[in-house]
Amino acid sequence: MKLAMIGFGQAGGKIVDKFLEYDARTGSGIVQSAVAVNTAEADLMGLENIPKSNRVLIGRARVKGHGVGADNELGAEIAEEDIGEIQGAIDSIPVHEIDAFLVVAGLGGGTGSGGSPVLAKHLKRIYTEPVYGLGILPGGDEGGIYTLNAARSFQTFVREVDNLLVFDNDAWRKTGESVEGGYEEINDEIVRRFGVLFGAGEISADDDVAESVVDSSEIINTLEGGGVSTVGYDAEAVEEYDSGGLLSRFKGGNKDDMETTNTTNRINSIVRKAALGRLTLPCEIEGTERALLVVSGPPEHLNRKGIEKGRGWLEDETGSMEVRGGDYPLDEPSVAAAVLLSGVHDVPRIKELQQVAIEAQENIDEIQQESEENLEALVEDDEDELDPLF
Ligand SMILES: Nc1nc2c(ncn2[C@@H]2O[C@H](COP(=O)(O)OP(=O)(O)OP(=O)(O)O)[C@@H](O)[C@H]2O)c(=O)[nH]1
Repeated sequence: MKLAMIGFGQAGGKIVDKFLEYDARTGSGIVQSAVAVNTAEADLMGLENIPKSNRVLIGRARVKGHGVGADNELGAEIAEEDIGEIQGAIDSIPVHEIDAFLVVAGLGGGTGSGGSPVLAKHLKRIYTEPVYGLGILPGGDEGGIYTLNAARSFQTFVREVDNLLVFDNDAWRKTGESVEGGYEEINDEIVRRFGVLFGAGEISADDDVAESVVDSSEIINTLEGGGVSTVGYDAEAVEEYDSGGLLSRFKGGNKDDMETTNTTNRINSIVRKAALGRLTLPCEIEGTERALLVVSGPPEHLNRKGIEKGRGWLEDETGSMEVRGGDYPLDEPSVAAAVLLSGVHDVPRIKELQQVAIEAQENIDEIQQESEENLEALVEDDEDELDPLF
């Protein structure tokens, strides 16, 4: 499906930048337009792929291009004050060509955490297209203010968007490594998982030999109804057949039973590993309201039977009667399954965040001081000239 992606804050901008790189590499065509919004000038300048004309610096009068130092109330205020500047960049998006908006933000900081719910609300008021959020939860070692920001922003963001897709940095940090150390890998993982999902909706029925194509309306229907979503993924390397070799045998319709059984079993086991392995937001999959299964890979390694079996298994495991599925032919030497679980309820990390928020509320003075110190350090140098670009 075609998305207008808006990266809010540093993490949001970097992830949207990576989606553009993924699009260029795989030809998936999911990013129709990309915009970055930030209060920190340096973060905007560090982006590589988002066009300069689509990078919006907000809050100039308040923080002079230095960021909001994890103060998400300030982030929200600035977003409200400068919504006109953000809209100026959104005006350049050909909205009739997109299927949905995707607002991407780290929920632990100040700018994206405070600003993304404000932007989502604004977009929903103006446009009829669905507005989805992709929210990144902070690592547990990042400090109280990050957790508190995430807890507050999460509640507001999930209310303002049509569906909140979540990635939890804390679940993806390697043992002994701080989250920062692993951002490159983490961002690759984010883009791979969501890229396969959204990319599936871009294949048209006459493209290649997709047996049961996922179209964008199936993604939209899975996300409809709101709530929180998580994505599972697993892949297995397979041999690609060249056109003069085995593939020609298959194309002749002589695919033997043995091969069909292997293909079906492989898909079935990849689907199980995807759903039961590490999710972007770990949770109990039982009780999921809706799900979508996308199986990608070389066409000769995909079959309807495998996908149907995987879908049936997902129905049993989740208890959901609304499990959609399809294939996504890709010219890659692996078969992969991406499982979108939409409307999940039993999420330990969210319960933990809510608890931490309650406790943090009790220590609010200390946390506010931490935030004020951060901000002071950032605006100390406020005599600097802003880059003429902004
Ligand atoms: N996955 C991922 N998370 C990131 C990345 N950069 C920052 N984060 C997370 O995002 C949160 C901080 O948000 P940022 O986006 O850096 O902050 P911001 O929205 O720019 O706000 P301020 O810096 O406070 O103005 C933290 O919880 C980080 O763990 C990244 O490249 N990838």
